Amino acid sequence: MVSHLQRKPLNEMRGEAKILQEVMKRDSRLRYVGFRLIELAPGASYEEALTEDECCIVALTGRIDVTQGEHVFANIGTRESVFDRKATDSVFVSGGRSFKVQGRSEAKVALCYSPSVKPLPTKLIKAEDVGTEERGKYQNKRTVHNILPDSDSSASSLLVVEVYTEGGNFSSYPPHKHDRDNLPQESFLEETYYHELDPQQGFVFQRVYTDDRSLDETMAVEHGDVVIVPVGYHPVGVPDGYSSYYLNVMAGPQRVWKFHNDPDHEWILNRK
Ligand SMILES: O=C[C@H](O)[C@@H](O)[C@H](O)CC(=O)O
Repeated sequence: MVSHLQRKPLNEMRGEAKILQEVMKRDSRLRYVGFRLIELAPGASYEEALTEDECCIVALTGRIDVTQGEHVFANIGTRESVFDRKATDSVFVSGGRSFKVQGRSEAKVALCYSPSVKPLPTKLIKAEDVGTEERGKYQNKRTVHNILPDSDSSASSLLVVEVYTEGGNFSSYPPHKHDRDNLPQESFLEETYYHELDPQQGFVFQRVYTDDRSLDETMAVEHGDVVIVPVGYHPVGVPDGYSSYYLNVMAGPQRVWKFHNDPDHEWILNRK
């Protein structure tokens, strides 16, 4: 039985685009975050008119043209696979604007949504401007590409990050949560995980759980799955032999990433 927090790939044609994943506020318990993954053949296009949401258009794989008003971002994207482990290009578009994405090659495009709190300029987030971070030690090492971190004011509510975790390691670990609008101690950010595995037959374990265990789901997550994190801790464990990739979308009432570690496991940070 697949957890209610886990979404398997859709693979549904909609116009010229194949919808691979779609988790929207209207069909989930999320109130801030939305996520759509589309696949475009060369020359195929996808158009959208944003209303209340802003959107980060991530050139996940392949190359695309993005047009928004007078802005034309041609031939963006840096990788054939997310496991090229290179940062990629993205475009930020504020609410109330329309955009078009066209495939230059076979392309997968992640559309990351959250409330447009205020209008902001349409902006190309170049791969070379994406900060890379090595986090963790022992068996919780991972590499993070900060596409839209809270230190970057290009977006009004949206946070987007991608994470690579090698086999035998945990990420989003020690388990942390950000489900209380209680700054400066903790912020409330909903989150989605879009997962890929290399090789593709792999799986990772992800647990989403709360302190009182009123929510406690442990999932075997496969290539192309999305995991929804409305609340709770959300660690990921990667079996030996496999590499994990996930793209996170986060948003909430405050655009601040301030998490709270599970006190039962925070001790691991104190090891020398
Ligand atoms: O809260 C953010 C997400 O859980 C991940 O981006 C996580 O922080 C990645 C990591 O640090 O392992």
